[in-house]
Order: sequence, then structure tokens, then C-alpha cells
Amino acid sequence: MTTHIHPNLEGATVLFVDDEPQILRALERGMATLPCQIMLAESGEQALEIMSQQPADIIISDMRMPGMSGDELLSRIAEDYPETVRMVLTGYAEMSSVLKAVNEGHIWGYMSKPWNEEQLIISLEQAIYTQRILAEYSLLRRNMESYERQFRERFEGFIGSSVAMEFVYKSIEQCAPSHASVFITGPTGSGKEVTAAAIHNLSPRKNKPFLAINCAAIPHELMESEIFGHIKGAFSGAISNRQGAASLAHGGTLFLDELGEMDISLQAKLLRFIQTGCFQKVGSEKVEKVDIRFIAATNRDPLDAIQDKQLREDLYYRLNVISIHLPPLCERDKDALLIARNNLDKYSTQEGKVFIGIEENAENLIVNYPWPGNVRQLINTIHSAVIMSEGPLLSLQALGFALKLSNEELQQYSKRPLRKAPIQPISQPTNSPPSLSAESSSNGNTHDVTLNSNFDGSNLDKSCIDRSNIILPLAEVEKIAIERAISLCDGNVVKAAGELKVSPSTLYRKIQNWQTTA
Ligand SMILES: Nc1ncnc2c1ncn2[C@@H]1O[C@H](COP(=O)(O)OP(=O)(O)OP(=O)(O)O)[C@@H](O)[C@H]1O
Repeated sequence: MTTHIHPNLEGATVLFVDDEPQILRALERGMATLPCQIMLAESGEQALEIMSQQPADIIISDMRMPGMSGDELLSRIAEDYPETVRMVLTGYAEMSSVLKAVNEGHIWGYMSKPWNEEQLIISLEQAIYTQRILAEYSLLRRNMESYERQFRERFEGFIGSSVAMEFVYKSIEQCAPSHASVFITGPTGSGKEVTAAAIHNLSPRKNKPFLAINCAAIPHELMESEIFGHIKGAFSGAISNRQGAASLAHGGTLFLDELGEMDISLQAKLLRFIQTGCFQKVGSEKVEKVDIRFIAATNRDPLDAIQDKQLREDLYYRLNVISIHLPPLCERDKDALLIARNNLDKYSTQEGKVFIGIEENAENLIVNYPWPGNVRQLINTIHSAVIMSEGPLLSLQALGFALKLSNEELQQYSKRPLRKAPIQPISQPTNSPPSLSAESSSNGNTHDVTLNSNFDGSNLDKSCIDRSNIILPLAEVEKIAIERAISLCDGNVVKAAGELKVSPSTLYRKIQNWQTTA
């Protein structure tokens, strides 16, 4: 019996499984002085029962047992309790199945019968060390996953981290792999086409064409040919054969925007096409068959459109297998600010201007303004304000001018207190340099400012800006730099640590500290 102290085993739980009670008793006696809790099971079934009540840190099982074998037991434990370290205590005759289990990853190690007590204890200590690393690893993974979810500010062409948009992102992810038709609703400029493209890009059809037809933009008389194509001479002006969207989108996705604007008689042909996959070019007798996924959208309430006889009810229900609704921008918490900052970077680079951020009262306006034209209107406003003004900060006046707001409206939208916006870890348009964004609440007011990383401040008229917008507490700068690195490394903390020239454990520790102090 050992007389050593084994601090590593302090508080650990060890479950021995063997169908021979005298072996279990001997193991129990041998381990009696260890500072860990020993549990015993005479079968695989009993071991699972014990695990369901109190999962053990280590399980050591015999291989050959009546009923559930040790191999089967440990593979089930591997699946249900991945953090439990699995070992076998076995006779030499069973060595081939032990090695198979090791290779398949069901077990971490083995001891042969008859066992040496000292060696068994050393193995237990090594196993508990492994178990702690495994537990820490899966805790870090869980933390990182929730951290990444919390900071999902970009998704397939979208910018936004509001709960409302997270719901949209989830819906897109869920429906993308299927073939089912999707009906998207939402006000103008809210991102319906971005949604359709995201569904296509995440679907198995992503390497095939994505075609978008805006039914409101094409004259009624040309629409049938636009969708189905025509043959030469089908109508005056049909001077040659033409492929329509039906042929061009074969294998891919066809997005029909503003479906309610399509001629009601053509909607009947479209319904047949959707149901059968078969169509005829205008002027042709030949029936062609294609494989297309359909996505439709309207910025009207589809039920109103049906009531007004603008949308066929049967077509709507055929397409509305999955419905996704895009909320207006004013219902997306602080997403408007994220989109504005991002587009400020993009357009200041594009227009050759130096904007380092947005004035605080201008940010208030961005958050409080109702944006009836939604994201499209916001992007155009930022673009216009960048063209029509000079930096270094995007001003309230520039936005007011772009939006044609009266002085009273400017006062109204800019005065309201700004709720705390989520920290933006990165704002990186494809053709602009990386940017850094930060917020500071040191004096009770919240200041949000987006800083271009290539900005050195040397050309700045320092009297014209609020220093608290630019100078940040060092701890905050560190946090922003870390979040930005993780985001640039696609969430890979180890890679981000390498780029930041610190160890991964330092990063994990800092992330955990933020979470506990949040
Ligand atoms: N969340 C978002 N983040 C960044 N850009 C966006 C977002 N949503 C939409 N956009 C951009 O806004 C513009 C309008 O988007 P989109 O065309 O998808 O809107 P829509 O709802 O289809 O508009 P319409 O009703 O006029 O057809 C596009 O330039 C798009 O890239």
C-alpha cells in the first residue's frame, strides 16, 4: 500500500468496472489511502447508471464482461462524457481489442492484470492531469463559441450584431442546405437580396448560378421572355434566340424580387414552372426541364398583395415553404452604427479622404433616425456625407445635409442619449485598410469613435476634436487590439496569439477575465 501523498488526485472521482467482485475489492483496498473518491461497478450497465448520477473523472474498465463489453461501455462513455478519461485493466489475451480501442480513440491508456499498485497510481495521476487539460480545453472552446456568437458582426454580406439579425442569420443557415423555396419579406433596402444571395452561397448550389430578377424593373411585356427566354421571331423585336433566367439558372438559384409586381397571368405560368421544373421559351413548342431553387421577395405584406389581386395565393403558398422576415433598420439596436462606421472606412478610402471617426452627436443621429429607406438609405447617406464634407470626423451637419433635415430635426435626433453600442472588433471593407473602433465611458458618457489604423494623427488640427474620443485607456486599447486580431484570424485564438506575439493561454486568460468582469 502506498504511503505517498498524491495532491493531483485530490477530489478526483475514479470509477472501476469489473465483473469480478474480488478484483473490485482489491482495487478499492489498494486505493484506500488516495485523496480521491473511488466508485465501483460490476457491469457496464451499472457503470452507465453511476455515470448518469455522478460522472467520474476517470473510468477504468475490464474488457471482457457479460452483457455490455468494456469496449462498448468505453465507446459510449467517449460519446456521452468526452471529458472522462477512459482506461482499461485487462489480461494479455485481450490485447488486440485493447489496441483497437486505443486506435479508435475510445481509450486513453491501459494496465495489464495482475496490476502493480504503484504503476496504477502513477497512471491515475497522469490520467487526471489529462482530464484537467481536456476539461479546460472544452471550457475554453465553449467560452470561445459564445464569445464568437456574441461578436458575430458580419455574416455573408451583412453587417449587424443585433438579436433581430442573429435570428435572420440562423434562419439562413438552417434553410440554406435544403432545396425548399423561400419567401423573404421586409421593407425596401433592408437586405432581401443579400439574404437570397447568402442562402445560395451557403447551399450546395453555391458553385452554380445565382440569378436575381427584379419584377418591378422589367416591363410586363418583356417579363415572360426574361424568365423563359424566346426564339427568333417569337414577337417583333425578337431578332435572335435568347436564353431566359430559367435556362441560365439551371442547377442554381433564381431570386424573384418584388414578385407582386409580376403580371398576374404570368404568375400562373410561373407557378406551373415552379411545380414541374418544365417551361417553354416564348414562341417555342419544345418543353425544357431544369433544376432550380426559387427564392422570392416582396416589400409589401404578401397577404395584402393577395387581397389586392396582385399576388396569386397559390403561388405565394407554393413559394412560402420557408419564410424569412427582415426587420427594418430602426429595429436592429446599434447595427446602424456598425454599418455607418464600416461604410465610412470604405468611402473615405474610395474618395481619397481622411475620416478617423464619427462625431458623437452624429452617432446619436445615426442610432435615433428612423431610416425609412433602411440600409440602402444609410449607406447612401454616409457616401454622400463623405463626398460633401472633410474629415477628420464625420459631422452632424454633414449627415443632416445629406438627409435634408431641418435644424429642429437635427436637434431632435442628435440630443437623445446614446445607448451603449457593442464594441466593434473590426471594420474591414475589402479595399480599405484595417480599422480600429473603440468606445470609452470613463466620464459616464459613452463615446464611440472609429479609428483608421493608418491614421497617425500628425496632420490633425488637435484643437477641433474632443480628446476623450481619441485617447483611450490602455486596457481598452489592448482589448480592442485582441478582439480585432481574433476577428482577423477568423476566430482562431491560437493564430491570433501568434500574430500578437503572446501565448494562447495569455489570450484565453484575458478573455475569461473580461467575461467575469462584464
Ligand atoms: N445588414 C447589412 N449590412 C450591410 N449592407 C447591407 C445590409 N443589408 C443590406 N445591405 C446593403 O444595402 C443595399 C440594399 O440591400 P438589398 O438590395 O438586399 O435590399 P432589398 O431589401 O432587396 O431592397 P429592395 O426592397 O429595394 O429590393 C445593398 O447595397 C446591400 O448590400
